Amino acid sequence: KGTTREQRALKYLKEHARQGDPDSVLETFDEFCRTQEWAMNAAEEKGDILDEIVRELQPTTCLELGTYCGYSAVRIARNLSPSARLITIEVNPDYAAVAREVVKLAGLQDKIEVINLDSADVIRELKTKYDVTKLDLVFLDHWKYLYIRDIKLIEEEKLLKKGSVVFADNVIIPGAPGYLEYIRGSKNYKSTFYSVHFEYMDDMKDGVEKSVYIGDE
Ligand SMILES: O=C(NCCCCCn1ccnc1)c1cc(-c2ccc(F)cc2)cc(O)c1O
Ligand SMILES: [Mg+2]
Repeated sequence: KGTTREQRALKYLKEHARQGDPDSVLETFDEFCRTQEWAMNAAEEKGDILDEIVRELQPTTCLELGTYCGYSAVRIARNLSPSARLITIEVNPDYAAVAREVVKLAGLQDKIEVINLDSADVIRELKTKYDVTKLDLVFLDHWKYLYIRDIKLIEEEKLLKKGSVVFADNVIIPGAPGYLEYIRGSKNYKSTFYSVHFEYMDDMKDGVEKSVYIGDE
């Protein structure tokens, strides 16, 4: 075939979604994943919870770890206020390239910055190189064993403030046991578990964890 699943998804979006319309891009991506090929997007149910968090929190600075094709980046950014922005990190160059195209198709390139680097390296430079003071929202959706490494690094860099929200995908499938134990055992967070369907699979259950930072600034 010569093309990757992600490239086929992008082609479908370019052919079927309305340029500059984030809602159309998301709806079309969900349709592609339900009718053509499955993909590891946060999808409708997890996306609805993400929408709720963004609408209530009205974050100014958001960080996403694990862009993939940009589905959740578009989902977050479409609800951000004019001056707010999302930094999303994707270590895989092929995913990052597709994500940049999806972000452009949605017309959100002024709100979303896709960085094709290792998450730890970027987290260490957020204050100095990326002009970040505090993170209002963090979405964890990259390699599951990295959630705990990176949340500890984010704390070490003092990037969270009272009320910051850390939202983690896949805490059941594939699972992030070390992260769950850490975040639920920490006095600095108030965590809530949501039982949700695994993306595009109505007969499989996954879980997402919303943790509000209440620790010292
Ligand atoms: O591994 C996932 N995501 C990370 C992808 C690579 C991130 C690379 N990166 C980015 C930044 N730093 C590193 C993931 C997997 C699945 C899944 C579950 C069951 C199954 F049978 C197949 C797949 C479902 C998801 O929702 C996921 O998010
Ligand atoms: Mg995921």
